[in-house]
Amino acid sequence: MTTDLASTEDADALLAALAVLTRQARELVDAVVLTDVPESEIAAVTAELGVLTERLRARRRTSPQPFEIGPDGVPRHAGNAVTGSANPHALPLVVQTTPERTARAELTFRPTHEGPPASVHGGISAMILDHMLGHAVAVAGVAGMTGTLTVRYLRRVPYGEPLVATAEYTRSEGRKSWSEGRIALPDGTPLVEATGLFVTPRQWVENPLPG
Ligand SMILES: CCCCCCCC/C=C\CCCCCCCC(=O)SCCNC(=O)CCNC(=O)[C@H](O)C(C)(C)COP(=O)(O)OP(=O)(O)OC[C@H]1O[C@@H](n2cnc3c(N)ncnc32)[C@H](O)[C@@H]1OP(=O)(O)O
Repeated sequence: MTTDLASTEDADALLAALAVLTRQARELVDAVVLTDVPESEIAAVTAELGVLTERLRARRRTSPQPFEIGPDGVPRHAGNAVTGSANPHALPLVVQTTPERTARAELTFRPTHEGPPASVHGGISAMILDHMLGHAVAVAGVAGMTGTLTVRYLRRVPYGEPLVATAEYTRSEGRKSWSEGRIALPDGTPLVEATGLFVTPRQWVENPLPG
Protein backbone atom coordinates (compact mmCIF):
# COMPACT_ATOMS: atom_id res chain seq x y z
CA MET A 1 0.00 0.00 0.00
CA THR A 2 1.22 3.52 -0.75
CA THR A 3 0.34 6.19 1.82
CA ASP A 4 1.44 9.77 2.36
CA LEU A 5 2.14 9.44 6.09
CA ALA A 6 2.77 13.18 6.51
CA SER A 7 -0.85 13.92 5.66
CA THR A 8 -2.19 11.60 8.35
CA GLU A 9 0.22 12.13 11.25
CA ASP A 10 1.87 15.12 12.85
CA ALA A 11 4.67 15.85 10.37
CA ASP A 12 7.27 17.09 12.85
CA ALA A 13 6.76 14.20 15.31
CA LEU A 14 7.01 11.79 12.41
CA LEU A 15 10.23 13.38 11.14
CA ALA A 16 11.70 13.28 14.66
CA ALA A 17 10.88 9.57 14.97
CA LEU A 18 12.30 8.92 11.50
CA ALA A 19 15.51 10.72 12.48
CA VAL A 20 15.92 8.38 15.47
CA LEU A 21 15.23 5.34 13.26
CA THR A 22 17.71 6.66 10.70
CA ARG A 23 20.46 7.09 13.30
CA GLN A 24 19.84 3.50 14.40
CA ALA A 25 20.00 2.34 10.77
CA ARG A 26 23.38 4.09 10.38
CA GLU A 27 24.55 2.32 13.55
CA LEU A 28 23.45 -0.92 11.92
CA VAL A 29 25.37 -0.17 8.71
CA ASP A 30 28.49 0.66 10.70
CA ALA A 31 28.05 -2.52 12.73
CA VAL A 32 27.69 -4.61 9.55
CA VAL A 33 30.88 -3.14 8.09
CA LEU A 34 32.92 -3.88 11.21
CA THR A 35 31.28 -7.03 12.58
CA ASP A 36 33.43 -10.06 13.27
CA VAL A 37 30.75 -12.33 14.76
CA PRO A 38 30.57 -15.97 13.57
CA GLU A 39 28.61 -17.04 10.50
CA SER A 40 25.72 -18.53 12.54
CA GLU A 41 25.20 -15.18 14.30
CA ILE A 42 25.30 -13.35 10.96
CA ALA A 43 22.57 -15.66 9.66
CA ALA A 44 20.44 -15.14 12.80
CA VAL A 45 20.72 -11.35 12.63
CA THR A 46 19.93 -11.42 8.90
CA ALA A 47 16.68 -13.28 9.61
CA GLU A 48 15.64 -10.80 12.31
CA LEU A 49 16.43 -7.87 10.02
CA GLY A 50 14.28 -9.40 7.30
CA VAL A 51 11.30 -9.33 9.68
CA LEU A 52 11.97 -5.70 10.68
CA THR A 53 12.34 -4.66 7.04
CA GLU A 54 8.91 -6.08 6.25
CA ARG A 55 7.38 -4.11 9.16
CA LEU A 56 8.70 -0.85 7.70
CA ARG A 57 7.40 -1.84 4.26
CA ALA A 58 3.87 -2.25 5.62
CA ARG A 59 3.10 1.34 4.59
CA ARG A 60 5.21 2.87 1.84
CA ARG A 61 5.69 6.34 0.42
CA THR A 62 6.17 6.77 -3.31
CA SER A 63 9.37 8.82 -2.77
CA PRO A 64 11.69 9.92 0.08
CA GLN A 65 10.77 12.78 2.43
CA PRO A 66 10.60 15.96 0.31
CA PHE A 67 12.49 19.22 0.05
CA GLU A 68 10.47 21.82 1.98
CA ILE A 69 10.73 25.02 3.97
CA GLY A 70 10.79 24.10 7.68
CA PRO A 71 8.80 25.87 10.44
CA ASP A 72 11.92 28.00 11.14
CA GLY A 73 11.95 29.19 7.51
CA VAL A 74 15.11 27.20 6.69
CA PRO A 75 14.97 24.74 3.78
CA ARG A 76 15.26 21.10 4.78
CA HIS A 77 15.34 17.88 2.81
CA ALA A 78 15.00 14.93 5.18
CA GLY A 79 15.24 12.43 2.31
CA ASN A 80 18.45 13.85 0.82
CA ALA A 81 21.28 11.35 0.27
CA VAL A 82 23.89 13.71 1.73
CA THR A 83 22.11 15.78 4.39
CA GLY A 84 18.86 13.94 5.06
CA SER A 85 17.91 13.26 8.68
CA ALA A 86 15.58 10.55 7.36
CA ASN A 87 18.08 8.95 4.99
CA PRO A 88 20.48 6.37 6.46
CA HIS A 89 22.71 6.82 3.44
CA ALA A 90 23.40 10.43 4.45
CA LEU A 91 26.57 11.14 6.45
CA PRO A 92 24.58 13.27 7.47
CA LEU A 93 26.27 16.47 6.38
CA VAL A 94 25.18 19.50 8.42
CA VAL A 95 25.90 22.55 6.27
CA GLN A 96 26.07 26.01 7.80
CA THR A 97 25.70 29.20 5.77
CA THR A 98 28.30 31.65 7.05
CA PRO A 99 27.61 35.40 7.42
CA GLU A 100 29.65 35.82 4.19
CA ARG A 101 27.18 33.42 2.51
CA THR A 102 29.67 30.63 2.04
CA ALA A 103 29.07 27.00 2.98
CA ARG A 104 30.82 25.29 5.88
CA ALA A 105 30.43 21.82 7.41
CA GLU A 106 32.31 19.86 10.03
CA LEU A 107 32.31 16.17 9.19
CA THR A 108 33.82 12.86 10.19
CA PHE A 109 33.75 9.99 7.71
CA ARG A 110 33.24 6.45 9.00
CA PRO A 111 34.70 3.05 8.04
CA THR A 112 31.58 2.49 5.91
CA HIS A 113 32.99 5.15 3.53
CA GLU A 114 36.16 3.18 2.86
CA GLY A 115 37.54 3.05 -0.67
CA PRO A 116 41.29 2.41 -0.71
CA PRO A 117 42.31 0.68 2.55
CA ALA A 118 42.04 3.09 5.52
CA SER A 119 40.94 5.91 3.21
CA VAL A 120 37.65 7.44 2.12
CA HIS A 121 36.34 6.46 -1.34
CA GLY A 122 36.98 9.22 -3.87
CA GLY A 123 33.35 9.14 -5.01
CA ILE A 124 32.18 9.83 -1.47
CA SER A 125 34.44 12.90 -1.27
CA ALA A 126 33.11 14.04 -4.65
CA MET A 127 29.52 13.62 -3.45
CA ILE A 128 30.16 15.74 -0.37
CA LEU A 129 31.86 18.43 -2.47
CA ASP A 130 29.04 18.39 -5.04
CA HIS A 131 26.63 19.19 -2.24
CA MET A 132 28.84 21.85 -0.66
CA LEU A 133 29.35 23.61 -4.02
CA GLY A 134 25.61 23.37 -4.74
CA HIS A 135 24.82 24.88 -1.34
CA ALA A 136 27.23 27.75 -2.03
CA VAL A 137 25.54 28.69 -5.31
CA ALA A 138 22.08 28.24 -3.74
CA VAL A 139 22.78 30.67 -0.90
CA ALA A 140 24.25 33.10 -3.45
CA GLY A 141 20.77 33.13 -5.00
CA VAL A 142 21.67 31.18 -8.16
CA ALA A 143 20.69 27.60 -7.27
CA GLY A 144 21.27 25.09 -10.02
CA MET A 145 21.82 21.51 -11.04
CA THR A 146 25.40 20.28 -11.28
CA GLY A 147 26.57 20.50 -14.88
CA THR A 148 30.23 19.76 -14.33
CA LEU A 149 32.19 18.79 -11.23
CA THR A 150 36.00 18.78 -11.31
CA VAL A 151 37.72 17.13 -8.37
CA ARG A 152 41.42 17.17 -7.52
CA TYR A 153 42.54 14.61 -4.94
CA LEU A 154 45.60 16.01 -3.18
CA ARG A 155 46.01 13.75 -0.18
CA ARG A 156 44.41 10.59 1.20
CA VAL A 157 41.18 11.38 3.10
CA PRO A 158 41.06 9.61 6.48
CA TYR A 159 37.94 8.39 8.23
CA GLY A 160 37.38 8.63 11.98
CA GLU A 161 38.98 12.07 12.16
CA PRO A 162 37.27 15.47 12.23
CA LEU A 163 37.51 17.34 8.92
CA VAL A 164 36.11 20.59 7.56
CA ALA A 165 34.40 21.15 4.20
CA THR A 166 33.96 24.66 2.83
CA ALA A 167 32.70 26.13 -0.44
CA GLU A 168 32.04 29.50 -1.95
CA TYR A 169 30.30 30.95 -4.99
CA THR A 170 32.71 32.54 -7.45
CA ARG A 171 30.82 33.90 -10.49
CA SER A 172 27.92 33.60 -12.92
CA GLU A 173 27.38 33.95 -16.67
CA GLY A 174 23.71 33.86 -17.56
CA ARG A 175 22.23 30.67 -16.04
CA LYS A 176 25.69 29.19 -15.42
CA SER A 177 27.30 29.69 -12.00
CA TRP A 178 30.61 28.48 -10.60
CA SER A 179 31.70 27.66 -7.09
CA GLU A 180 34.73 26.06 -5.52
CA GLY A 181 35.37 24.18 -2.34
CA ARG A 182 37.54 21.76 -0.48
CA ILE A 183 37.69 19.12 2.25
CA ALA A 184 40.53 19.95 4.65
CA LEU A 185 42.11 18.99 7.93
CA PRO A 186 41.08 21.23 10.85
CA ASP A 187 44.38 23.13 10.43
CA GLY A 188 43.34 24.05 6.88
CA THR A 189 45.52 21.54 4.98
CA PRO A 190 43.44 20.75 1.86
CA LEU A 191 42.86 17.06 1.06
CA VAL A 192 40.45 17.35 -1.88
CA GLU A 193 39.55 20.42 -3.94
CA ALA A 194 36.66 20.86 -6.35
CA THR A 195 35.25 23.33 -8.83
CA GLY A 196 31.67 23.07 -10.05
CA LEU A 197 29.54 24.56 -12.80
CA PHE A 198 25.86 24.69 -11.90
CA VAL A 199 23.14 25.44 -14.42
CA THR A 200 19.92 27.03 -13.22
CA PRO A 201 17.13 25.29 -15.16
CA ARG A 202 15.00 27.80 -17.02
CA GLN A 203 11.93 27.09 -14.86
CA TRP A 204 13.86 27.84 -11.61
CA VAL A 205 14.80 31.34 -12.77
CA GLU A 206 11.21 32.42 -12.17
CA ASN A 207 11.02 30.59 -8.81
CA PRO A 208 14.46 30.50 -7.05
CA LEU A 209 15.23 28.64 -3.80
CA PRO A 210 15.04 30.85 -0.71
CA GLY A 211 18.37 31.76 0.77
C1 LIG B 1 19.19 31.35 5.76
C2 LIG B 1 19.76 30.03 5.40
C3 LIG B 1 19.36 29.64 4.00
C4 LIG B 1 19.92 28.27 3.70
C5 LIG B 1 19.57 27.92 2.26
C6 LIG B 1 20.15 26.58 1.94
C7 LIG B 1 19.75 26.23 0.55
C8 LIG B 1 20.50 25.04 0.12
C9 LIG B 1 19.58 24.17 -0.58
C10 LIG B 1 19.98 23.22 -1.28
C11 LIG B 1 21.39 22.91 -1.60
C12 LIG B 1 21.35 21.80 -2.56
C13 LIG B 1 22.72 21.45 -3.04
C14 LIG B 1 22.54 20.33 -3.99
C15 LIG B 1 23.83 19.99 -4.64
C16 LIG B 1 23.73 18.73 -5.45
C17 LIG B 1 23.27 19.05 -6.83
C18 LIG B 1 23.18 17.84 -7.69
O1 LIG B 1 23.74 16.83 -7.42
S1 LIG B 1 22.24 17.99 -9.10
C19 LIG B 1 22.24 16.35 -9.79
C20 LIG B 1 23.28 16.14 -10.83
N1 LIG B 1 23.01 16.97 -12.00
C21 LIG B 1 22.01 16.68 -12.84
O2 LIG B 1 21.26 15.74 -12.71
C22 LIG B 1 21.84 17.64 -14.00
C23 LIG B 1 21.20 16.96 -15.20
N2 LIG B 1 21.19 17.88 -16.29
C24 LIG B 1 20.19 18.78 -16.43
O3 LIG B 1 19.21 18.82 -15.70
C25 LIG B 1 20.38 19.77 -17.56
O4 LIG B 1 21.28 19.26 -18.51
C26 LIG B 1 20.92 21.12 -17.01
C27 LIG B 1 19.92 21.77 -16.04
C28 LIG B 1 22.29 20.96 -16.33
C29 LIG B 1 21.11 22.05 -18.20
O5 LIG B 1 19.92 22.00 -18.92
P1 LIG B 1 19.43 23.28 -19.73
O6 LIG B 1 18.36 22.84 -20.70
O7 LIG B 1 19.05 24.36 -18.78
O8 LIG B 1 20.75 23.65 -20.51
P2 LIG B 1 20.97 24.51 -21.79
O9 LIG B 1 19.89 25.55 -21.96
O10 LIG B 1 21.23 23.57 -22.91
O11 LIG B 1 22.35 25.22 -21.41
C30 LIG B 1 22.44 26.41 -20.66
C31 LIG B 1 23.92 26.73 -20.58
O12 LIG B 1 24.56 25.78 -19.70
C32 LIG B 1 25.58 25.04 -20.43
N3 LIG B 1 25.52 23.69 -19.94
C33 LIG B 1 24.46 22.88 -19.89
N4 LIG B 1 24.77 21.71 -19.37
C34 LIG B 1 26.08 21.77 -19.07
C35 LIG B 1 26.97 20.87 -18.48
N5 LIG B 1 26.58 19.64 -18.09
N6 LIG B 1 28.24 21.24 -18.30
C36 LIG B 1 28.66 22.46 -18.69
N7 LIG B 1 27.84 23.39 -19.26
C37 LIG B 1 26.58 23.04 -19.44
C38 LIG B 1 25.19 25.17 -21.89
O13 LIG B 1 26.32 25.02 -22.72
C39 LIG B 1 24.63 26.58 -21.92
O14 LIG B 1 25.71 27.46 -21.91
P3 LIG B 1 25.68 28.78 -22.81
O15 LIG B 1 24.49 29.62 -22.30
O16 LIG B 1 25.47 28.34 -24.21
O17 LIG B 1 27.01 29.45 -22.57
